[in-house]
Amino acid sequence: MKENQQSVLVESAARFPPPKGVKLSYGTAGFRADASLLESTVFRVGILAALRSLKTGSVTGVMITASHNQVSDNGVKVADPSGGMLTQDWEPFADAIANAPDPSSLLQLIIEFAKKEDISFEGGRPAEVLLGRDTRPSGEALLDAAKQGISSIVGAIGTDMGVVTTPQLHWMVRARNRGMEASESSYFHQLSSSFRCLMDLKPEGIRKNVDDNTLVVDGADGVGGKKLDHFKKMLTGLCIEVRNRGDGMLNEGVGADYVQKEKVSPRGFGPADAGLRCASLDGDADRLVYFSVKLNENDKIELVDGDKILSLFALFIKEQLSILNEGESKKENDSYRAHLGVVQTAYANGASTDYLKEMGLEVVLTPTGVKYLHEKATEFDIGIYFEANGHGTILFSEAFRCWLESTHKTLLSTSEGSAKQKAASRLLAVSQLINQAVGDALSGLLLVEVILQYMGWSICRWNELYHDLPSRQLKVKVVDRTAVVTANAETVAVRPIGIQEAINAEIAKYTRGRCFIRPSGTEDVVRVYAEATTQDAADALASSVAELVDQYLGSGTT
Ligand SMILES: CC(=O)N[C@H]1[C@@H](OP(=O)(O)O)O[C@H](CO)[C@@H](O)[C@@H]1O
Ligand SMILES: [Mg+2]
Repeated sequence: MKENQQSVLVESAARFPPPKGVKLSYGTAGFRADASLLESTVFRVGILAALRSLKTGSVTGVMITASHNQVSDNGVKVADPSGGMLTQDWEPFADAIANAPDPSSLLQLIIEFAKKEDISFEGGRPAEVLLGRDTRPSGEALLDAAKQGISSIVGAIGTDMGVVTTPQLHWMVRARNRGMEASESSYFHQLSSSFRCLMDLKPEGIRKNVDDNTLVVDGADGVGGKKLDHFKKMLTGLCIEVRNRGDGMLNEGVGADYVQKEKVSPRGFGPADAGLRCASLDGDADRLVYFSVKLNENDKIELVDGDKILSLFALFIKEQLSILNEGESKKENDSYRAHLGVVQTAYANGASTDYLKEMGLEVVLTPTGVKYLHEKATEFDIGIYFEANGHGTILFSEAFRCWLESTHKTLLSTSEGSAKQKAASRLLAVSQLINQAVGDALSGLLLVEVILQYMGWSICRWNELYHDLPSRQLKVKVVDRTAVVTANAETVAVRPIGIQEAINAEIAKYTRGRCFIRPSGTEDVVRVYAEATTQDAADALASSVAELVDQYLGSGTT
């Protein structure tokens, strides 16, 4: 880095002193904190995104959001050139620069890192970063800090994409790096045209129910509700009513996180909605859950969570693949046995895992956190991943997509209108509709809707795919949550020594008992998850294991 480049960086950094006595870390979801603490961090993340762009010679992204957190919080995360999350190797550098005490130590860290990573500040393609933010009032000032961070790397360009959902920003980064137009209108165009294509490919003679076309969506009073309200006009064959579009308080008694954790209806939904098909987005629209309000039971709901969305997707994809492969099994070369796999975490309801395995699917568990699920899903030709909380998507490998495109072309010329040709068209349309970069509530919602219409299913029929085992989640506050060390996708606690044996002894007392503990990555607690055949049993198992955590890790209050 030349001297003049260094002084530009130091001068800009001096405008963003870090808050005293605060240590931030780039967790599962980037940096998150009270918005008043974040300006210097966001400025520095702008630098990091520009460096990542220089290193890869591609466009990167910065998204300013705190998802389902309260409105006074905010956060920032980086989108890698693929549109996915920032590569995990760079997280320690993100932590280091966020916590550098002054401009000169920040500069030092950057110089050393650039040397190690062989990043050149001269000659090559200038860094380019796409920026987006959600609807939080603190977003505008933070976006400005990120822009200044980007332009403190001489020559780097920051392009403001405005108020967007997190998945839109990731989609745009991916699109730009594939030479496609990266705008909101191209995103909406791709989603609506692939949705239309799937709607046109519905089998004839499906049972029609007048209510089937209406979906009521809780927009969490955030960016997703706003976008969907605009986007719904481009969708034919589906009637969407959006509530909580941004007039009320973001994430207060609304949104996918609230609905999934509390299992109650969000603000603005009531007994009059009983029986309707409803969905809820989170604050930045990367999570989606469905629900229906129970008749005469106040705000109680039937929750249709991420596990059930995954099961519906898996069922549909598997069906299309078997249509495509019918009669092809003995032939060589012209048939491609797509490797379909599903990825869950230990929080997936045991009944969903059983259901998927009974379907003959390969089910893999990873640790909690979308980056782990996403990475695993890329190992399949078609990898479907979901967290129970509703974050997930379907990934198609490049090789499979190429095969699908050429097979589709051949089928169009040899047997247009055949079942096989339609199955190939449907799979191609799904790969266009469903976000390939990250979980996306808007694209996920459209795929759910089209599959329900394809199957001729109501939300109740969908919910009957399997019955969730009763479960309970508890949080235990302990002195040091990092004293819990887990293995086997967090299903076994290897530290503190002896605790797993004690947990096993508790589990053995219950029919179909399952229980695990892990330190949260986003809160200062140890989480306990328990499942059993009755709610009382799941509750009892969870609380006895919470007591064990307290005993082994000390001084906790739940
Ligand atoms: C049990 C649970 O829902 N955990 C959530 C939560 O992580 P924890 O590490 O459990 O705090 O936040 C993550 C980020 O949003 C999300 O990926 C994850 O699923
Ligand atoms: Mg979110």
